[in-house]
Amino acid sequence: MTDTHVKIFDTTLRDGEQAPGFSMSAGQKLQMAKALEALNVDVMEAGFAAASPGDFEAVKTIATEVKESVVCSLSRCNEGDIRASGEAIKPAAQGRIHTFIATSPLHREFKLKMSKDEIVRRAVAGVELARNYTDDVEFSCEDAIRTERDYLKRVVEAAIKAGATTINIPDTVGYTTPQEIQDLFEFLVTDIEGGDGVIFSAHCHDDLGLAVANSLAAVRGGARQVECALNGIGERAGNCALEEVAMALRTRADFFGLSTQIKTQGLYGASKLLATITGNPVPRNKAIIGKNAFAHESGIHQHGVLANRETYEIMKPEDVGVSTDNLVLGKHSGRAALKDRAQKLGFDLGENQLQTVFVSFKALADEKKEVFDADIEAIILGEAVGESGPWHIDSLYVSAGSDNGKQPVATVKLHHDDGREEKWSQEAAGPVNATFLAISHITGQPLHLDSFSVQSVSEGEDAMAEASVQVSTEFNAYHGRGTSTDTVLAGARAYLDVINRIERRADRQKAIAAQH
Ligand SMILES: CC(=O)SCCNC(=O)CCNC(=O)[C@H](O)C(C)(C)COP(=O)(O)OP(=O)(O)OC[C@H]1O[C@@H](n2cnc3c(N)ncnc32)[C@H](O)[C@@H]1OP(=O)(O)O
Ligand SMILES: CC(C)C(=O)C(=O)O
Ligand SMILES: [Mg+2]
Repeated sequence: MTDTHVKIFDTTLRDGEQAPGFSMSAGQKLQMAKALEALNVDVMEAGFAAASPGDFEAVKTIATEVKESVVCSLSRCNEGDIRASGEAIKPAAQGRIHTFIATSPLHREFKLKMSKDEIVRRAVAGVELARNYTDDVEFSCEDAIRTERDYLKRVVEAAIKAGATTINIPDTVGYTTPQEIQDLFEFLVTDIEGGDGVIFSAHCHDDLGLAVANSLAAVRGGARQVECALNGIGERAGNCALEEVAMALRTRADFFGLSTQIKTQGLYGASKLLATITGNPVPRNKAIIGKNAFAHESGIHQHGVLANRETYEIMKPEDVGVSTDNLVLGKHSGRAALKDRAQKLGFDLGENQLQTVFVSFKALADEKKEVFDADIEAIILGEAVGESGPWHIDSLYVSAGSDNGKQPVATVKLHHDDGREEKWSQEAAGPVNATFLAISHITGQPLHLDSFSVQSVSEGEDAMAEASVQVSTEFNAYHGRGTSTDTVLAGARAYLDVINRIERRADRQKAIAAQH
């Protein structure tokens, strides 16, 4: 690697997953890990192996399946965590242990209740133990930004001496500014004893909306690894957004003189996949991958773009995987055109997947005059995310209207993978409400909704609707998603998606408990 290469360390599956409402099942984490590998991230933090038996298994499976990226697991500086990470990354072609301990006065005094010396001792012991499992050990000083500089230097030098090959400097609470962090990295890169050959890394949070700017400034100061997450997800306001930092370094290579190895054409597809898996849509105005990122509505801009796109676009949409294809797909299109369009949207469909998606595509094309890119995405994501069941909708019939005081009625028929089948009719104030109540009655899951929303994913009166449902239980938040050209059916699918997630989670927990 050259000195101009900036490593992308993706933490979507660890720090990203830590945010409320973003947890993923092991299968979903593997699916995201494959998408991150296809993006060519240098390192992916697959989880925190000691957090739970489920996360241990998820890290281990990802370590087994992912070949091109380094697979990493996070651990506190204690024996149990590091051994769990070491075991979980054992199958990896390239495995890393990331161990951390907080160093700032606030964290030392109030959280860890440890002296400066004790923290140095823990850091050294942690790195040494991790080195017994792998030569690739990363050490982080949590809350580094609020740590006294001389003490930070002391801890970092001790960690390097103990065998750390990457030193990560987290701005854990998103407190720093570009000038400050650039200055800190310049200091570390030049003043740390034993620092030659060590990669210095930045891990910035977005509490003040500065995570990307701070990461870029760190890189200007000498950082050669940036920790980031797709769609900027992560603790509180999130982490540095992978797509933003990668495109900033690429678009302004003239300024930074640096590069990453990210295959940027996959960014849009990977971002969509994450939004679908977690049920958290990307805001329209989000940089790089938001719906409006390459859209122009005002006349002066449209006039400019028609004359030359560069008047108002600093990146090409196709460079981030946003399709500009004008081939119209409809009921007379075949697999070749569908596969080609899917590829342009950032999805590489295998033969079996193509076949399933093709069947849904034809069914939709029978209902709609024209199938738009957003429709195709919705089908692929629906099939790809496809951890469907155990409950399935067989039929849904709704009567609604303004007929002198009569309430809307929904009649729903469901079947379960274990063979149960039931039909139920329910009256309620609205058709969606009636549908949800009927589903709750059949499945025995009365849910309290935090939110329900529907948005159109394509154009025209026959547009596909995408429904999102959010539900909180005592311990977890769940997101469900459903699509259809029929709004009530989209809502029913999203609601049932949540019930299925709750049931699958309960089944997984039972299976884990049975193993122990
Ligand atoms: C900035 C970050 O993103 S850090 C990563 C945050 N991620 C997570 O916490 C997700 C995974 N965490 C978990 O599943 C749980 O917190 C576990 C399994 C790790 C630990 O659970 P518990 O044993 O119940 O401890 P709990 O979470 O209540 O408290 C953390 C303990 O770790 C200690 N600790 C915190 N950080 C470190 C560290 N880096 N090294 C050593 N010990 C640490 C705390 O002092 C506290 O110790 P105590 O139990 O002696 O008071
Ligand atoms: C564990 C560390 C790297 C972290 O996430 C933080 O400090 O924000
Ligand atoms: Mg963090």
